[in-house]
Amino acid sequence: MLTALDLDYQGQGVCRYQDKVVFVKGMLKGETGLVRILKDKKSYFIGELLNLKTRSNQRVDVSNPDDLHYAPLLHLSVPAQLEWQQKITEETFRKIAKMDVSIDPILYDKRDLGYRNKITLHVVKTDRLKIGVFAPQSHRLYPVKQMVLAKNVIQKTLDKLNEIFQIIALQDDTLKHITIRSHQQKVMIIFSTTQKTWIEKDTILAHLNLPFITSIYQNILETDFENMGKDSIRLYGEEAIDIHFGGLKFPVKPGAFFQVNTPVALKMYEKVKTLITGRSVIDAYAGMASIGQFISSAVDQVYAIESNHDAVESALISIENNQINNVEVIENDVALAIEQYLSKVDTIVFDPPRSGLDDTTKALLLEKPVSEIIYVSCDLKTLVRDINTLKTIYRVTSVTPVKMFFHTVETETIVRLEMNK
Ligand SMILES: C[S@@+](CC[C@H](N)C(=O)[O-])C[C@H]1O[C@@H](n2cnc3c(N)ncnc32)[C@H](O)[C@@H]1O
Repeated sequence: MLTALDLDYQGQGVCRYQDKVVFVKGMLKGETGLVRILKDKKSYFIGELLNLKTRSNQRVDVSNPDDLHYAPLLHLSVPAQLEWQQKITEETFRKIAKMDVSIDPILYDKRDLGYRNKITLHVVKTDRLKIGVFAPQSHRLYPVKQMVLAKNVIQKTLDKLNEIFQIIALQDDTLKHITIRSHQQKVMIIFSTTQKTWIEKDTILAHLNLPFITSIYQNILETDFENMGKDSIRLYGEEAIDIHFGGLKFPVKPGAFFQVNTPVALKMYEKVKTLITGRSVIDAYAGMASIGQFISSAVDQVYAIESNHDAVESALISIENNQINNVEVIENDVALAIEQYLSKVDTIVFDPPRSGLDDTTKALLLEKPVSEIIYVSCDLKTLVRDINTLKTIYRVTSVTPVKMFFHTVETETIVRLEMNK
């Protein structure tokens, strides 16, 4: 019988047994339960909860335990999820960056379910086609019939796809992933396939007769590791799905990044806008230059750097449609393009993927410092790793956690750094 002393950054209960830590999925802080040791690693055990003896008052009942495969904190109450993120943000700064920074109150939206405007599911061919999510670090597919985090139109599309896949016999395993995006009552579906020739295409299309599907694409994968390749072929409907956001309009193409939870993203952008003190800004990892466009009315000039071609095309169209004339878009890798703009700006907004900032960019920020950096991060570990490198020249002036994805362990954080005088 073990007791969970804490909840770690992956949402696992942290127990102790024989002087080693035991990580137990599904166990909450303060709970006692019967645990079986599954793996004995060098410095820790991995355990499996067999039977819960005492239950935390932060635990909530999960009506469909399968939902925990993609929403691993569904069993933790919403207020406790906010507290947990606030606490691991503070701990990560203190333990890894050795910084005692005060953490601002977390930004969030009241809607904790039905908030995602985009989901990607994986496809596995067995006797019938199955759509679902993979278990972490594995290729075991958990079929998903219901996605409680997604918008209602996405759920309706998923119901239809599951229905179609019950009746279509599969010829091969060309189809690998399905991405569904939505805005209000419109839906775009993107089928990612390993090659252009895809036998089931016409049959699937013929069955997808829902009035709210406005656009269907086939995307061609280049490697086994990606969910979306560079090239997409339009099979049906409109070229993009128009997303209205913060008084602006963005035509979102299949491969372009766009914020998945727009009410929270809006709060995040507003925070970024209030933090910026400079007049000239680089929006690095810009996507559709959405941050750049959002802040454009408060600054003189924005240079938006983005490497994804779909995103750059959408950015250019939206800047024109939104009648913004002080945002320049640069289609390039941040590491290659940023140096040229450094001397022109006071502020850089970084919003990188999980991998964080690359070494070249960090070296440049140390060699040619800017007055201010606003770092929007979707991974606490790489954020703090980067701050550790930058802290010789920059000091952290504010840290704001953002609850972008309720019921998951993903953490979004906004940090403002200022060059030491
Ligand atoms: C987390 S998204 C942020 C997008 C945008 N700031 C927003 O709020 O919608 C990261 C973006 O960085 C882009 N990206 C990834 N690696 C890049 C690189 N090395 N250089 C430039 N852009 C990159 C991705 O295509 C994606 O659009």
